[in-house]
Amino acid sequence: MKTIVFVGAGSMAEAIIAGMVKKEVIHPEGLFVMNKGDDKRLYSLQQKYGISIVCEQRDALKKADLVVLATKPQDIHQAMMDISPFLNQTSAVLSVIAGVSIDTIEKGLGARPIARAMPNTSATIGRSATGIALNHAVDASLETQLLTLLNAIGLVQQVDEQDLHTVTALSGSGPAYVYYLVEAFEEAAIQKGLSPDIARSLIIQTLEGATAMLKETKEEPATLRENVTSPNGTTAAGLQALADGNFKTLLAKCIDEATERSKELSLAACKMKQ
Ligand SMILES: NC(=O)C1=CN([C@@H]2O[C@H](COP(=O)(O)OP(=O)(O)OC[C@H]3O[C@@H](n4cnc5c(N)ncnc54)[C@H](OP(=O)(O)O)[C@@H]3O)[C@@H](O)[C@H]2O)C=CC1
Ligand SMILES: O=C(O)[C@@H]1CCC=N1
Repeated sequence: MKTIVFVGAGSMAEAIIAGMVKKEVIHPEGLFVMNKGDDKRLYSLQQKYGISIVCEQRDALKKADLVVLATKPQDIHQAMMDISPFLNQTSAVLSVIAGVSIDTIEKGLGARPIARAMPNTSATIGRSATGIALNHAVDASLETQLLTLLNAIGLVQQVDEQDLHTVTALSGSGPAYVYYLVEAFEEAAIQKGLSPDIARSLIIQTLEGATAMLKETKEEPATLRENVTSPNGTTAAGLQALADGNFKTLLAKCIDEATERSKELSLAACKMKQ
């Protein structure tokens, strides 16, 4: 892939650009960005990554091998109307927009190879957990190229498009749940008298250690949990409090509500175009 155009130059576009440039999966000269009106932002991305700005090289859209859609869902129809007259018939599309279906993109940009991905903000440091769904026009060669591009920002799992709602709820939004958990543990520890610095460093290391244990030992989470839990000990007391507060039910509701919201966004985006 020689030319990739980002339509939308916000935080998610930057995270992906940063990953691609760092992993050298494409030469920065082949990366182009455009947005709605924030010129300062475009110049700052140009400076930082050595990439180019679409309006300075008008034919970028025409020669794009891949167009990455990275606007907010409510802006996608306008963005598709803006770019479609300039798009080459053969350009593939990769959308990272929550809740905008492949069908909606096909209607806006015509039949072409389209992939929908749901990364998360850990893409910024190359550690996204990304789900991707492809339409039938994506051939094996393009599939490999797309997976290579997205591997530059972390782990990629291919799913059916309908499952992207759950992926969005689970790993797209997931970092926010983890940060919320950290906030809650920190507040509780500080209330008990720990200094904020010590509380934060202990929590971060605990999360890092626990996730590394899951990865490296390949043990079931339940086994690892049981290993921590001494009979009648402190962990058992803490876990009991979580069970009494219906922790699992609450997390199931969290995923359920986020999944439903993804479906609502999808429907709203689909209606917007009619
Ligand atoms: N943040 C997250 O954790 C995740 C976000 N996503 C998805 O990524 C997408 C982008 O999110 P994020 O980067 O946070 O959003 P931002 O608001 O940071 O960026 C949106 C970008 O879209 C641009 N834009 C708006 N309208 C147009 C247009 N007509 N043509 C070209 N560009 C346009 C904006 O330009 P301007 O600034 O000039 O208005 C801006 O550069 C969202 O759809 C979100 O669902 C996916 C996974 C995770
Ligand atoms: O909150 C949102 O809608 C987006 C999608 C996943 C993460 N952020």
